Formats: sequence, C-alpha cells, structure tokens
Amino acid sequence: MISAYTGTQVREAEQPLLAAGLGDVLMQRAAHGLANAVITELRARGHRLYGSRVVVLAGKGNNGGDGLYAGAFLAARGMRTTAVLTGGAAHPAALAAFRRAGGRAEKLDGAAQDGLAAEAARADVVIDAILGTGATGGLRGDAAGLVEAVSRDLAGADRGGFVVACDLPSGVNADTGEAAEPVLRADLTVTFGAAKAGLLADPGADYAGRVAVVPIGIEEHLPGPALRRLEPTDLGRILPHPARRAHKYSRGVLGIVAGSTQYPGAAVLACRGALAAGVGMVRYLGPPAVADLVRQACPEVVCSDGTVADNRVQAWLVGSGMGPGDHEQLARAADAIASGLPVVADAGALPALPSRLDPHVVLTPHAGELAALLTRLEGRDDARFGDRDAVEAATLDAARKAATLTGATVLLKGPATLVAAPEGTVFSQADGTPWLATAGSGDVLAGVIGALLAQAGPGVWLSRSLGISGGGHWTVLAALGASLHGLAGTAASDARSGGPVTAGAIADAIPQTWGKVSMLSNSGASKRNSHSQPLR
Ligand SMILES: NC(=O)C1=CN([C@@H]2O[C@H](COP(=O)(O)OP(=O)(O)OC[C@H]3O[C@@H](n4cnc5c(N)ncnc54)[C@H](O)[C@@H]3O)[C@@H](O)[C@H]2O)[C@@H](O)CC1
Ligand SMILES: [K+]
Repeated sequence: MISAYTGTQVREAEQPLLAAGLGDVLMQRAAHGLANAVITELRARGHRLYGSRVVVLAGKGNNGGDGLYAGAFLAARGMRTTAVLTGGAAHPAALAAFRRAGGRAEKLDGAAQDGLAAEAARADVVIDAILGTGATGGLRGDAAGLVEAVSRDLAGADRGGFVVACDLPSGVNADTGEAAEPVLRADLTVTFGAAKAGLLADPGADYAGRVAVVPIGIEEHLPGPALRRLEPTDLGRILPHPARRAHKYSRGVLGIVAGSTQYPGAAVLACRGALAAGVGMVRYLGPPAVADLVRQACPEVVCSDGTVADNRVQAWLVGSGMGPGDHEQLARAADAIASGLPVVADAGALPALPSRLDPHVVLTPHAGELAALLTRLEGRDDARFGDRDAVEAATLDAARKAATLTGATVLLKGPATLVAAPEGTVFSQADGTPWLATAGSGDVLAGVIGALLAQAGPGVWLSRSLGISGGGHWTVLAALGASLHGLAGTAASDARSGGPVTAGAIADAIPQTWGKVSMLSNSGASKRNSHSQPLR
C-alpha cells in the first residue's frame, strides 16, 4: 500500500532531524535521489549522459536548494547544466556547489525570460525546483511568466526532452492537489521522504505524471497517512476467497435495483460487473421488460418485480440507469437504503438520497453528480462546488466534504478515483486507462463494488489487515472495487494492443484480473485459510 501525507505532516517529520543538525544531510539525500532518477530516465530514453543538457529552474528556498545540488551531481557527470534563479536569491551552499561542479547560473529577469525559456524547452531535461512544500499559493511575477513561456515552447517543440518536478510541481498544493496555474506539467515527480497527498489527487496528479519517492530517513517520524492507495499486491491479500464448504448464500447475495425502460442496458452491465466479481448470487428487481433483457444476457440472475422487503440479500446496489421519473424503482432504492444493509447508491439514486446516511452506504458519483449533490446539501448560495469544473479543480476536498456532509462513504470517479469516509480515511486509485471513460463503465463499477459489499459483510477483517480502524473499512471495499475495475479495464485494453474497451469488455476481464492479483500474493495456502472465514 502506498501511504501519502500532507506537506505539513512531512515537514513535521523532518523536524527531529533538523533539530539534530541534519538539514544538509536531508537535502543531499533528496538531491542525490533526484539526480539518480534523472539519470535513470535519460538512459531509459536512450540518451547519453555526457553532454546532455539540463536546465534547473531554481527558486530561493530549500526546493531550489534540492534542484541546485541535483544539478551539481549531474554537472559532475559531464552534463551541460544551467540554473535559472527565479527568486533573485538562491540557497547559498547549493548554488556554490552547483558552480563548483561547472554549472552555469543565470538570474531571471523580464528581459532574459524568453531566451531562458527557449533554452529550457530545447534541453534534454528540465528540473522544476521553484516551489515545494513551503509555498503558499502559486508562481508569481517573472517565475510565472517563465513557466508560461516554457510550457508554450515545450508544447510547440518536437523534442525528446522531459520535465522532472522536484518534490512536487511548483504551484500544486501538497495537501489537496489543487493547482494554482501556471504549473509546468511534469513527466516525472521525484518526491522526498514520502508521497504527498496532492500528488495522488487531481488536478495535482495530472500535473505530476509518474511519482517516485526518495527515502530521506524521516519515515519513522511520520504519523498515520492522509491518503492511501492499494497496490495490486494488496488486492491479492484482501480479495475474498470462498471457503471449502461455501454455498451461494454464504458467498453473498447482491440485490440490484437498476435500469429503466429508457436505460435497460445499465441493469445488464451492473449484473455483469457483479457476477464477474465473485458474488454468490444476484437478485434483480425492476420493470418486467428490463428483467427480460437481464435474463437473456445473464441467465444466472434471479429476476423479480417484487419489493425490497421480499428479497433476502446481504447488500444492495441501487440507481444505475434510473431517472427521476422511475418512481417504482426509486421507491425500491429508498427501501434498500433504509434497510440497514450495505448499499451502493449510483447515478439516479443520488438526487433522491435522504439527508443523513451512514458509512455502509457507498455513493459513486462522477464530478458532475457530486457537484449537484454538494449544491443540494450546501444550498446554492454557499456552494463552493457548484459545478463539475469546481469539483475537478479540488477533487480531494470535494470528496471529503461530501463524506462529511452525508455521513456516507463517497467514491468520486475520475482518472484518480477517490474514496472518502466521514471519519477521514481516504483512498486514491489510479489503476485504469482513459479508455475506461466509456458508457456503461460506471454501471460495471457499481456492480463490482456491490458484489464486494455482499461478500465481505461488515468487512472489518479487511481493514484490520491494512491497519485501518473505525468506519474506514467501507473505503477499503470501495477502493478494492475501483482498483479491480481499473486493472480489468487496463488488461482489456492491453489485450487489444492498447486499443479502446467497452463496458462489457471490462466486466469480462475482471475474473482473470482477480486471479492474477491473487497469484501476486505468493502465500497461496495461508491466504486461502485467512480468507475462508464466514463471508456473511
Ligand atoms: N526541510 C527540510 O529539511 C527538507 C526540505 N526539502 C525541500 O525543501 C522544500 C521546502 O522548502 P522551503 O520550506 O524552503 O520552501 P519552498 O522552497 O517550497 O518555498 C519557496 C520559498 O519561497 C517563499 N515562497 C512561498 N510561497 C511563494 C510563492 N507563491 N512564490 C514565491 N515564493 C514563495 C517561501 O518563503 C520559501 O522560502 C521541500 O519541498 C523539499 O523540496 C528537502 O531538501 C528535504 C529536507
Ligand atoms: K518543485
């Protein structure tokens, strides 16, 4: 599991080492890690080190110091290294080391801006070391102008160079992932001590590119993480596995209230997602015409047009493919939410939620649906997240706010899908491909999460194995579903040589993805035993 922290948490963890006089040691470790990452990337791209051109954009604080020391390491390896000092001053010891190693330093002023920007855009590597965790707000003045010019020149250049952000892309908020533009888009972010939460939540994740963590010795001083990410090996450890004497009821039954005469396909895709994700049985409740379609596509599903109370299940999925006019389906959704059982509430169920929910209700909005939900809860005049753009500009805050206001577990779909619990646990999963943004993909996801809720019951054992306590265990199940769905979509695209995927193809790829991640955890026998406990 990847653990990520706020900038403040990381800075506090540095304090004991700074107090012990190890500030320069920390900076050297950071800079060394950054330089090594640049060298690895250059080699991977087929560049020779000797003579390669590096431009370091260096601010006046310690982030600039890291960049200048890294530049000194690279200059010592024979690379042609220029530093653009964006803040007038620079970290004195790092600048002296940079010059001693043969680096050339230029002060940024308005007149030199265009020439220096063009030089950066022609370089093999640009290191963005203007602002780090000590920044408040974004780039200003000449530094902002420089970054705008470099971004413009890079966009127009046909080149093999790349951008590496030092600790975080300058202007990205380490805590929230909000971006104060202009921000230089990085191919790689080399971050120090621990991943920052803002690098794993959009839009920060979008600016950061790939993220590599360089340990600098602060790990033992870090508190509990602000945000977590499951890795495929974690999935292998925590996915349920049926016990030898399991039967379809003990494996978990999921009730699905989804689809309408207008969107019948959503019901089919939700059922396919659930069946692919290991549930013992699916019961479908909906209009007879939709039920016919479900039976044809998935003969395994038991269909009825009865009530929620008539159907014994371990969890419900409600809302996919339903609209405001589907009164009978909405009444069933309300009964399911009131049942006290775990529920996934998707799409059409979201506008009809009661004002107060519990963490065992997992909401699965996209950014537009979350904006509508928050606007309804906050009142139109107070709404900070009044539209899709506002949610996409601050995904982490928006997801957290929705969890706090509703009391539910909130899964915000996106390139980095966030799952937030009211008690503060947050997961970010980015296992998918942009091809996952296809009609019906969300219905499959809702089915997968519903299946996991039905199998895991309260799921407490899952969260304990990850060190998570309290109501946060519902986030584990939702994050598990998001990850499985993302990995399956990626596998389906890979099987098509990176081409497009349909929602049905995502569902079809889930069982094999499940099998593959299970094999990643190589303690096969002990895993089976540990997961053969009763799955309600
Ligand atoms: N504290 C430590 O011991 C370590 C810090 N490290 C590096 O140091 C960074 C933090 O360094 P600093 O605290 O010096 O701060 P930064 O280098 O992040 O911030 C830039 C400096 O400019 C000023 N500033 C703040 N906001 C600004 C803005 N919007 N525009 C222009 N200037 C602004 C601040 O006064 C600050 O001194 C980390 O991101 C990391 O790269 C690493 O070297 C590891 C060890
Ligand atoms: K930076």
